[in-house]
Amino acid sequence: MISPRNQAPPLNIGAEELWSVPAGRLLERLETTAVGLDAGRVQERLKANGLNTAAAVKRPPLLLQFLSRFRNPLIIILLIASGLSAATGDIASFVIVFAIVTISMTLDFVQEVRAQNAVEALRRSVAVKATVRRDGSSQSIPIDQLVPGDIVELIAGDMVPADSRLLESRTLFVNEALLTGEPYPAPKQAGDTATGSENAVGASNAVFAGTSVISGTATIVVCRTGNHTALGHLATSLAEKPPDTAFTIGIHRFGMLITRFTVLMVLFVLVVNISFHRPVMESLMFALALAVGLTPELLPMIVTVTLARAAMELGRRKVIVKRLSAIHDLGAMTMLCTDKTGTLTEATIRLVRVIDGFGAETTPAFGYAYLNSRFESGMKSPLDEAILSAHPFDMTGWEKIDEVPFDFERRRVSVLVEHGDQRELIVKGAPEDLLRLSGRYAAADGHEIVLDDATRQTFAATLDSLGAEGFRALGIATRRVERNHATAAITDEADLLFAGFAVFLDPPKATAGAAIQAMAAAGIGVKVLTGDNELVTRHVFAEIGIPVTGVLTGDALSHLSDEALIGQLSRVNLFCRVNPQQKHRVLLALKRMGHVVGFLGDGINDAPALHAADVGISVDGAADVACAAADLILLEHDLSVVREAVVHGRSAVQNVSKYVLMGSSSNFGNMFSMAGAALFLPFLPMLPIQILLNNLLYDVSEIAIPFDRVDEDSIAAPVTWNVSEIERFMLIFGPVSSVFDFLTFSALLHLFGAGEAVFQTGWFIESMTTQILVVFAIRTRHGLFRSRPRGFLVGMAFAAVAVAIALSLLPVGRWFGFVPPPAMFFVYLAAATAAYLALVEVTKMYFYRDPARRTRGYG
Ligand SMILES: Nc1ncnc2c1ncn2[C@@H]1O[C@H](COP(=O)(O)OP(=O)(O)OP(=O)(O)O)[C@@H](O)[C@H]1O
Ligand SMILES: [Mg+2]
Repeated sequence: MISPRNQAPPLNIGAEELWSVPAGRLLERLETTAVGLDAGRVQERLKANGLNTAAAVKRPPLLLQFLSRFRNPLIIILLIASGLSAATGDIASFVIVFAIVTISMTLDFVQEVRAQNAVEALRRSVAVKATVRRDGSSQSIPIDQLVPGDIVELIAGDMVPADSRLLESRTLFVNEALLTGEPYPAPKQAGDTATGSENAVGASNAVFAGTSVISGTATIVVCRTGNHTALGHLATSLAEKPPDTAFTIGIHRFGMLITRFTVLMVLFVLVVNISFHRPVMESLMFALALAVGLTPELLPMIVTVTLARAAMELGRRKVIVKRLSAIHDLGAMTMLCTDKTGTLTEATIRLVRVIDGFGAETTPAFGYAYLNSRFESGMKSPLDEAILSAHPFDMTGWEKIDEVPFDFERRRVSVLVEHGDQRELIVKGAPEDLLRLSGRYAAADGHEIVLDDATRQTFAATLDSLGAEGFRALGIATRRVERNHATAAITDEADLLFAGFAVFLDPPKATAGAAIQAMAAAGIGVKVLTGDNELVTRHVFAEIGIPVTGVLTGDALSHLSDEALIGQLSRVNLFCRVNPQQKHRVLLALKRMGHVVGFLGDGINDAPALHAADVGISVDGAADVACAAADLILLEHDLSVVREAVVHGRSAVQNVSKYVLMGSSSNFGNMFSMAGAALFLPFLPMLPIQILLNNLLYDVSEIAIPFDRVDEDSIAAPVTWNVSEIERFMLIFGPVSSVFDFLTFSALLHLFGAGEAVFQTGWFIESMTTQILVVFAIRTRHGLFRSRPRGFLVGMAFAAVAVAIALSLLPVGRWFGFVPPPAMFFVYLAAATAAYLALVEVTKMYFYRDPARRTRGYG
């Protein structure tokens, strides 16, 4: 016999070992080197250590997922009860009950798993990737494929993929807010001894999964992956569950509503039957079948399939959905916050010229800007790219000594450089700040002149006129330092020598104005939150034809209390020079006002707001932190795509609401009449198996609901879930359905003189027909014939009705206790169905008489 090759044990590095052991020893322990692992070793470790994901997000195996459906207490009791009746000889009914239960579960399960798989495949296409050294080269792979021993390169904007030790680092700052709650960037540095390691993630020579790189670069060796990371521990201990959204809460409340009614009805039926001395077993089965009939068991499937379908369609429109339920939030979204670059502008930033404070072109300032952009180690901003691609610049002789990395509070970056025997600090950043920090300026002939108030004002005027013409600008300044000045610090950014302005053009997007107007027409307000200055942004607004209704700058914002901010929010649609925390704050304030808020952004500075938003939207190619925080990824940076996504979100919610309204009205009414009929009939109004069969066919007819068309006007405004509205619907349309049931009772008893079996068959047919066909009335708020359903829905509904009638007429029907009713019954059936639908139509007109109701959703 060949025994399987012994699987290597998982490679585990202790949490302490990670930072306390010298780096060389750690590499030995991990059996790796600076050039990385080879493919064979990676495979071995993937097998032993598993994927690099937190356990909570892993799905259990398919079979378990399937079996877990049977955990439903109703189903268990039903199966036990039918098992008992089998023991007393009624094997046929056990087989049928079992078959019906299994078929409907399988149907449901297959639909749902297929939908989930399709969505998962899309989601993987935007998985966050890491640059890893393997087999002697650098490759980009999804971070769940990382194993201990992998050597990974990090740059600003990257997510740290796993708990790792730093091998090399340059001016590295990371955001550890997720683990420590500390919002300010923490410095990190490669080294054998760690400082600040008193708390688990404090070690200065290690970085941890769930944190992100704010600035600088690093090379790391992965030590602990998946569950073993500090984040993994956190995730499992919090039993990670996505936060409840308005929609999930609504669904839950609907479930509770139905459960309450179900319990009441089952108890009622049991009490009545037992007090009439009917057989206990039969009464129990009857009550249970009723309960099964009432349960909206397809709801999870309908929800998943509508969402998945929307996600697939959005995928074709180049929008990738990472969190499925975000689609509902999109449907309910009332406010969208967005950044400027790429949304309002083309994001094809070009350096047009470099000028001095008086507006004359100057060359030295370009050289400084170029050096600063080249030496800067953070994530290159589009402004840097524009500078670097403007002209070539000869860098020979220039050397970088140190850097003060860019951050969104200071809005500038400094590099300390050396050329020959001179050292200088080159600062580049928000121009108004650089002017403020400068004490002198370089004249055209190279002389240094003191920046007096008058000149300062001239320079500021030059800057303003740039902004008014729509040019973006960065200020450039320098400062000569001593030769022994070895490190750069923020405090060095003072008393600067002003060199000039780098002037950029980022043309406004031609389609942006129309896109914002379309959003407004769809009931969604748009606010722009940018780190850029007011004049430039105002110019962009003017170009795209959108009025600025009010402006708040970051400075002004920092002086407002939360209440004062909320007071201003409805007026202000432009926020300028705001930092990441302020973007976050505005977002929270909007949420507090009751808005469902979306946030669209692509920068490191957008990540906090993306996290907090109801719908976080980012774009392909954005900083990893932004992508990781987002629920939706746009493959094309365009506002009009968001508008389309909103339409899909609203349609999805409306389709789910069709199912819910069906279940809570007609189906509910039928079960209700059944319970009532049990009161005065000498026999059961329908056999338990017949009720289950009824339920199965009804479910099948509803499979098409996620694919149905929705009325234009029902998705014209944000759609929110409203349980009290559903309750009202239930209390009006349920009885309407019962009226016809009782009509059918008396027709069957008196007109057709039906005995037990014929009565049950007749009623089965009538309730199936009305309950299924009413979907055409309930699916729209308009007249039945004014709104065209999708062919699939029509097909499924009529097929289900046909099967129900055929089953009761064909010989197989006898297994279910059916006996063909007289031919005249079908004439009655046609008339009653038509009358029922007509009555529902009239009731609908009454129900939706308030026009506001017609466009607002419940669902
Ligand atoms: N590479 C850089 N070097 C120096 N300063 C920079 C750099 N990138 C950005 N800044 C400064 O920081 C400010 C804010 O950055 P940025 O414009 O990216 O913010 P934002 O909120 O993402 O803007 P947007 O809404 O346009 O996306 C810029 O206006 C500029 O003054
Ligand atoms: Mg940005």
